Amino acid sequence: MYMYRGGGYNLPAAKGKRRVFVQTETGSVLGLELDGSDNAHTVKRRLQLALNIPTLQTSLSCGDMILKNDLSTVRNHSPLLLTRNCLHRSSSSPCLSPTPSPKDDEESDKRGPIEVIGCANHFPGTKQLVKEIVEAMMNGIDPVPIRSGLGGAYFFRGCTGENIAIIKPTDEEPFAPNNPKGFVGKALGQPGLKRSVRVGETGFREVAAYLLDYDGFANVPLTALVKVTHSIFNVNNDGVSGNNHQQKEQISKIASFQKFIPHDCDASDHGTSNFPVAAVHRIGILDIRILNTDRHGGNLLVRKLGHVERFDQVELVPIDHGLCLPETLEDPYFEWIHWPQASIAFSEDELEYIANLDPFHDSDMLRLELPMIREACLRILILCTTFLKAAATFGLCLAEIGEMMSRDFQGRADEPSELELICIEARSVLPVRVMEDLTAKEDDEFQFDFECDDHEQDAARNSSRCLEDKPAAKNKHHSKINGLNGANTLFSLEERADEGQDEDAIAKGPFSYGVGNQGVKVGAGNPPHTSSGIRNLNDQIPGDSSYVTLADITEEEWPAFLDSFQKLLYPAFLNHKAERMGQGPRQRLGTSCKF
Ligand SMILES: Nc1ncnc2c1ncn2[C@@H]1O[C@H](COP(=O)(O)OP(=O)(O)OP(=O)(O)O)[C@@H](O)[C@H]1O
Repeated sequence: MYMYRGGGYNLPAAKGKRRVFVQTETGSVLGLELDGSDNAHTVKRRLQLALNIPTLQTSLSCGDMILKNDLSTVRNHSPLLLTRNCLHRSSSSPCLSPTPSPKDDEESDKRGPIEVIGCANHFPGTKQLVKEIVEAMMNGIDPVPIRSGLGGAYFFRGCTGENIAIIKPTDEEPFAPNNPKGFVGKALGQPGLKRSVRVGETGFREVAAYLLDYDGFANVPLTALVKVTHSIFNVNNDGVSGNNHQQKEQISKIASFQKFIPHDCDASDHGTSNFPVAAVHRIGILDIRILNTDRHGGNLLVRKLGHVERFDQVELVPIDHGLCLPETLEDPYFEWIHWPQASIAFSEDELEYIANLDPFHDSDMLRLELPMIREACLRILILCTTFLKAAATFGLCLAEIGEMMSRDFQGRADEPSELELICIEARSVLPVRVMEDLTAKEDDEFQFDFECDDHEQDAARNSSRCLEDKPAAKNKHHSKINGLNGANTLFSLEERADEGQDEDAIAKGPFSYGVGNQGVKVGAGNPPHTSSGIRNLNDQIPGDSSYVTLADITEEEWPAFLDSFQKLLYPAFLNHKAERMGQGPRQRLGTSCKF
């Protein structure tokens, strides 16, 4: 049995002294010690003192869970998010101050500049890396902002100036309030660049990929979540990028921290024919488990190890897992699907690794290590791992499994993948539930809403009609299609942001229906592990970019759904094989195959 890096995974009791990290909607972070007497009110009061921000009409949440007042369920090292409750809030003009200056000495956080969030023992080697970086910073060696990419990212260096780690603050992601590259417009927690991944939630996904990569099987570099304080970080004041570095103002952020791996290039700059079959398979296995929607060539680093005869020996290093584990079943993007290595059968070792995967163990482990992870993401993990295990046992190769999960293999980009069709079928056996009163939901004080005047609402309605008019929407499997699923399609972000606003306005009801519901109105489920019993249900990711939403399947229905899903797999594999044999080699899309 392959073990994850942590150890046992019984959820520990969350009483007594705990350290939590409270992040405001605009990115400011404060580490706080909680004791048994603390409640949401006292935490907000301390935040107000420390960060000089108004906390009236705000709520605290941790992933899916909104913390009404009782904090006894909040576990040590949980990141909490403080958001405004306002019915009409504008994401572009946040009212929580983005440039906090600690007011009260008692409340200001005096920990070191880089603090691992979570149990440091589960991230072996992090302490040493942090030590080297801190030493370098004390010697005046500052981090370097990375120009490439859409989000804010920084190389933190060692004493000789060598890169040690790449740090990506969660509030500098694309669309996030403090993005340094002009791609702003949303608050933390709103649907992001990929709508099934919320703004500010890519960092913990990077850590999830590392933790799931048991025994370093796929070679994911050491990745942890940290609270990091430095003057290099970006803060946008009233939409203007601020350079606090010159003013030497120290800013604390929650960020992903990944070990820097020296490399020669990435897979988009290198012929793929000498990539080792095992490396491609191992990365593919990980991508399938986590439904990676962003495995393009730039996210595979290539290290040259030397030559054998005239051929380079290379090692592949998968990076940038921020867009894995989406909240709804998405169209993945697997660059390797075009590579011949993916059509070679799995080796005995690989089959053994797959057979030993236990998706329920995996999700328990992630729930323990990453308290903010949403149940919808864990359901995706369970579903995809189950699919992988059955497909490998059946004898499918990596490329075939990837094809069955991808939407556009036959050039019909707007049709569900074979995996999605199986899920649609599996959902159809669930008993029909009657939708709860939507109006009551809309009145809920935690309405997840945008400031949207009448004009914008009209535009949204028109836009909704246009979407329904799309020919693809007439397909029996389509109820809503937003056309934003191209996993690797880079839209102009301004355009994308506008679209997002309209779509969010359309989808502002608490639930939207993936095609899996086939037009049937489905009530809200109460997924498991809701310690306060109050979940951020109104805040569900709109399902309009997805045919299958899993979050609204109740805890009681979930086993029945999985059971039916599993029963459908064998016929689906047979069907896939038969189709493949009838058609000859499948059409391969993309441009990265450099042979
Ligand atoms: N662990 C690592 N070791 C070495 N270089 C890295 C590592 N992670 C990322 N990089 C490099 O840093 C740069 C930015 O990284 P990355 O692509 O992860 O950031 P991003 O902001 O998420 O980018 P994008 O918007 O393209 O997804 C890339 O050039 C990448 O090659």
